[in-house]
Amino acid sequence: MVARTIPVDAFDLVIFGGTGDLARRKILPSLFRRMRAGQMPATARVIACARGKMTRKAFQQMIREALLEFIPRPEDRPDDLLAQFLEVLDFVALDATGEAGWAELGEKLRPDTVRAFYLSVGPALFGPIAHRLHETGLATADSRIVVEKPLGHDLPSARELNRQLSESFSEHQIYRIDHYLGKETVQNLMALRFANALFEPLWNAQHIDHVQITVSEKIGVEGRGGYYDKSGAMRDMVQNHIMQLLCLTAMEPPARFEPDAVRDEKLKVIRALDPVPIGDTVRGQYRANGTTGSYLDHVENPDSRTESYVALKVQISNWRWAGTPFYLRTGKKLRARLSEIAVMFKEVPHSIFPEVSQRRGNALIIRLQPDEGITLRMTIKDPGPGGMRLREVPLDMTFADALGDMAEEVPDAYERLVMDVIRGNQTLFMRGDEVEAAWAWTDAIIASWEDDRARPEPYDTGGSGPEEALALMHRDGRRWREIEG
Ligand SMILES: NC(=O)C1=CN([C@@H]2O[C@H](COP(=O)(O)OP(=O)(O)OC[C@H]3O[C@@H](n4cnc5c(N)ncnc54)[C@H](OP(=O)(O)O)[C@@H]3O)[C@@H](O)[C@H]2O)C=CC1
Ligand SMILES: O=C1O[C@H](COP(=O)(O)O)[C@@H](O)[C@H](O)[C@H]1O
Repeated sequence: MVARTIPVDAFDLVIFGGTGDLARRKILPSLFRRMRAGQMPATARVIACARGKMTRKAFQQMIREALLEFIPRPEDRPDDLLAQFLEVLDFVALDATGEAGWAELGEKLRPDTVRAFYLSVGPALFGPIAHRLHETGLATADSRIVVEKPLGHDLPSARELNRQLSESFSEHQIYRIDHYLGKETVQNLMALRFANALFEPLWNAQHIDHVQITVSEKIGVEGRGGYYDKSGAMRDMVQNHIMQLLCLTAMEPPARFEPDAVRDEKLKVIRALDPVPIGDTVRGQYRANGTTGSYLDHVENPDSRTESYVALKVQISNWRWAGTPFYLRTGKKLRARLSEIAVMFKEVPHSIFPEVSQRRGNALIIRLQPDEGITLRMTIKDPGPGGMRLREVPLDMTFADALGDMAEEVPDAYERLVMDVIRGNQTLFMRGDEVEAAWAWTDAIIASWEDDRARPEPYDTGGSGPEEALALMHRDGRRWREIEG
């Protein structure tokens, strides 16, 4: 990847839970890549905290192994750079809820240096750590605190978390990560909409028949059954990631590309979402087939009714979108890993080619992963002298092809997000009121299921989800796009 990045000044990044999975798999490899891109200075310091006692050297060795595992190609991690990166790492044995380690951490932090505290620990520790950072004076007025999902389990718990954080930090210091906002193509959605004059005049209910947002996963819940069974697809994916995709697709153009301008517009979308009637929701749970186990094999409760798939028909009550439904779906153990936003345009108002009965309108497909790119489905004349026959063709642009060398490696979402924390740019982070509004809408849907006590519909692993989800579209005379790998 050609580095077109602005280096940041020295900073102290403290990672509470710095020996955990998130830190080893995502945060630290992302920092390494930023150093490789010339963005992270060798004067930066990363201090990991966890209860388990280890020396700085042992921690450096742990992260060395993590980098070898998660950045597998040796050419991507030259030895000299690896050594330089390990030098910025430090470790403090600290108990977030006890006394051990806090004084030592304080001694390691430098005055007049940007401080960021990344809470890569369970959510029960968010409030206590924030309080402690404030009480000990380790958090200065321009320090940042970073938290990540789960940001509550429902509206009351999200409110309580916001209350706890706001006791010790101002909103401008709180960085709530939704890693989907750090994905290149998700940011590209804003570029596509707001840097091209082409789409905006058509981006409304007058021209758009409906929008499909799909986040399909091939993996199941596997080792995460304990967490996932209390969550389900609605809390795990829809309340946060899919909500963000919906907001970026549906929001009004913000006046500026600035944190509150963007977040105000996203919030307006969430507040304009209609409650979803239970008949416009579908829940599914994957079942075993010959070779793979079922959802129930991975969770404790043999009678679990938690959904591993959800599909919704969503209406947005505002001038732009009234009458244009957004169909959302996400699920595990489906045919392929595919995330995309499909904007399906209406057909031409009058066809001068009446012999063609199966014509569909144009479609703009924004592929988020894999093979990031954009496709515009157009109708053209079939080549040759055989008369005026029409066919659909894709105007296809994968970013890898269009950008050549610059797209060699799509940066991981955490690379962008961690650096934005250091830069103090909150545009790609969720504001507290946004999270609460998303929970308020999600809670009502979950409550309607709980009243109904319906079992999720079983679906086959490796397929495209439950039959009922197909029916959700069919009854409106529409159909889902194929989930293709
Ligand atoms: N893993 C992932 O991909 C993702 C994780 N998350 C969230 O990030 C958070 C961390 O997840 P993950 O890394 O997977 O969890 P892990 O269980 O792998 O790691 C937890 C870390 O927290 C430390 N820790 C636990 N209790 C304390 C304490 N009292 N004081 C100081 N350190 C403590 C642990 O070390 P020790 O036991 O030695 O103290 C360990 O370093 C969770 O909230 C999770 O939901 C969010 C998105 C993705
Ligand atoms: O937050 C989560 O996201 C992942 C999917 O993320 P992606 O970047 O691989 O698309 C999902 O598997 C997980 O259940 C969820 O907690």
